[in-house]
Amino acid sequence: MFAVTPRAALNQARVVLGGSMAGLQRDRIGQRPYHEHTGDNICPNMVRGIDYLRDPRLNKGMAFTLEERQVLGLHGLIPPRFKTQEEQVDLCRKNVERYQEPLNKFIYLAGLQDRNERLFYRLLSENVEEYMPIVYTPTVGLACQKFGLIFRRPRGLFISIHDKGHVYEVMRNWPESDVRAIVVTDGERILGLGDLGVQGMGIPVGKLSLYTALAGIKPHQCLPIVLDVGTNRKELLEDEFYIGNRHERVTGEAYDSFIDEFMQAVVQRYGQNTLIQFEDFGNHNAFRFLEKYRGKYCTFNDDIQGTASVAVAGILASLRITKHKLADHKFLFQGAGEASLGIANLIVMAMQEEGLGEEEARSKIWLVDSRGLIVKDRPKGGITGHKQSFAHPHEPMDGLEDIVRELKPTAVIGAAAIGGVFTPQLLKDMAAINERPVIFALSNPTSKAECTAEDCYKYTEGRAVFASGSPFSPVTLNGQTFYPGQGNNAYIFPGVALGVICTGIHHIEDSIFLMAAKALADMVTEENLSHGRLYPPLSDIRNCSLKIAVYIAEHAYKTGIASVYPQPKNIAEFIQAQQYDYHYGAALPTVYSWPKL
Ligand SMILES: NC(=O)C1=CN([C@@H]2O[C@H](COP(=O)(O)OP(=O)(O)OC[C@H]3O[C@@H](n4cnc5c(N)ncnc54)[C@H](OP(=O)(O)O)[C@@H]3O)[C@@H](O)[C@H]2O)C=CC1
Ligand SMILES: CC(=O)C(=O)O
Ligand SMILES: [Mg+2]
Repeated sequence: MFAVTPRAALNQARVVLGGSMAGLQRDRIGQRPYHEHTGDNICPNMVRGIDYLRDPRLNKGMAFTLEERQVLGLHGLIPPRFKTQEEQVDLCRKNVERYQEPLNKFIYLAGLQDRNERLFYRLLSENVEEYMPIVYTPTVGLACQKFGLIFRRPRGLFISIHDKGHVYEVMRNWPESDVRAIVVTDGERILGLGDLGVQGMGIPVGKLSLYTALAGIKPHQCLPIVLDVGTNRKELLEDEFYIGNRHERVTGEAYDSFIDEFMQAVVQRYGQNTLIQFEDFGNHNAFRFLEKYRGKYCTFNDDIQGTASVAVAGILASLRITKHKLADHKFLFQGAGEASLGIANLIVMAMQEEGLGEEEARSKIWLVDSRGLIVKDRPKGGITGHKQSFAHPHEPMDGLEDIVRELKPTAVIGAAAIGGVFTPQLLKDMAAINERPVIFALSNPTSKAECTAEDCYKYTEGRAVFASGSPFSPVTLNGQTFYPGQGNNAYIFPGVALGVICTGIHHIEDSIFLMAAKALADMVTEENLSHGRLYPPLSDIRNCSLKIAVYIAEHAYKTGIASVYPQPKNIAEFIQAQQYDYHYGAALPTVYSWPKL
């Protein structure tokens, strides 16, 4: 079996590869060859032997066949056993299970991503429910907090404020030439954990892993970026393991012009259609950047718009349980920041589509911020920007429990990162006011959730219609089991990004997020609802992303906002043809060095 001579291997390779360098293409500017499936820029005479094991995009570990081992010069570099990808996935699962601590599981999976990309994505994509909580919320929050300690191999670009004037040159160092999507943060509001500075990098990395795992956007087309402008967190500045700039945040004109330069550098390097997802910026920057850039770049803010979409999807689905119309609701938000205002404004848009006037729609929405209930002429002030249009005439009030008793909302939505603020009393009151109270605890990570799923069902006698930003396990109460849905923008941003990238939409309007919300709500089955789920199960989230992308693409061609032409005959097939395939079979390394004779 092992008597394959180099000459025989060469001949076999010719048969395997159809006698040509199958799979090789030229990149956009016709310069460097790249692999048609993996998208890697590869110079054939430079990739050899051990490189196939060292490059996570090419590596298949023990799944390299005998022929491949012979032809690629790998023979003897891996143990003699041959494994299937399925066997490898199984081994990975067993390895993850060996770790008790979620952070150690995170480190293992990050190592796998660095070692064998297709295996990582197969494991994640086919086991979303199990592994999303590790690469994403809640564990990614912990990973960001410990980032300096666990940092092993860089992933993505770290652009410092001190690179100002040279941002394009830094971007040129990124080795991929076909980037279509960037997730960028400046680390100021990482989940509900506040300012983590450069350590916020874990978020763009995690979000982009979901681009691939949940929507099939190819890994080489995704670029995570952190903009390091410093941190105002004293403990980090004093932390021996902190790996960012050791100074306070640069603000004002210097900061703004740095962000401007970054946006321009993206377009210069990767073109106008590059999707730029803003993630976990501080509130004071998030809204103004969205307004500033949305008409000029292909961009959206996930915390404002993606969150709005997933929450509205949950609300639309909940109407089938509560038997309400949207206009029957009175919403109370705990928080009046990016998430809450994004959701509130999209609810207004949805109500307007139902025929309500804008003022009437706004009158059904109340918000609470750090200074209490937002009311007209509030003595404590602080009612700026988007909050103003939700400031209704009322006595000023503090204390969420009292506000609930006073306003008698049909739905409470938490997004202020104050863990446990939906107290047992508040939950009981909501259940006393409503037959089916709608209760969304959207803050992340789990420690910041406004209430646990268990408390929510317990104190509402199982009548609550519940969703949470981070996952909770099923809850059994009086013999009935509830499966809480995860109201997280992960149901939205991968699908939106896929639709936008495939059709070349230049600017992403709010209506796209309402469309995504409706598409998602439509996918919730009666069976899902009967289990208490407001979203399809996570095991089905890849289908959700595809469906959202198809809706968006259809809309883009109908309204003329697509720029990829000719219009495909079958949009779903057109999108699917562009998706990543993590099976080895689809990406047999066809670029090799000839064995020495
Ligand atoms: N499930 C999901 O998909 C998502 C969840 N989130 C989560 O939502 C939370 C908030 O995010 P985001 O909106 O972007 O953050 P912001 O910083 O933009 O907003 C936070 C809001 O909370 C308010 N707040 C702070 N303290 C209190 C308090 N004691 N009582 C009432 N309100 C208070 C702030 O008030 P003030 O305006 O006065 O400062 C502000 O309005 C985070 O935990 C985040 O992880 C965010 C995006 C998506
Ligand atoms: C989910 C998310 O985007 C956040 O919590 O910030
Ligand atoms: Mg976020």
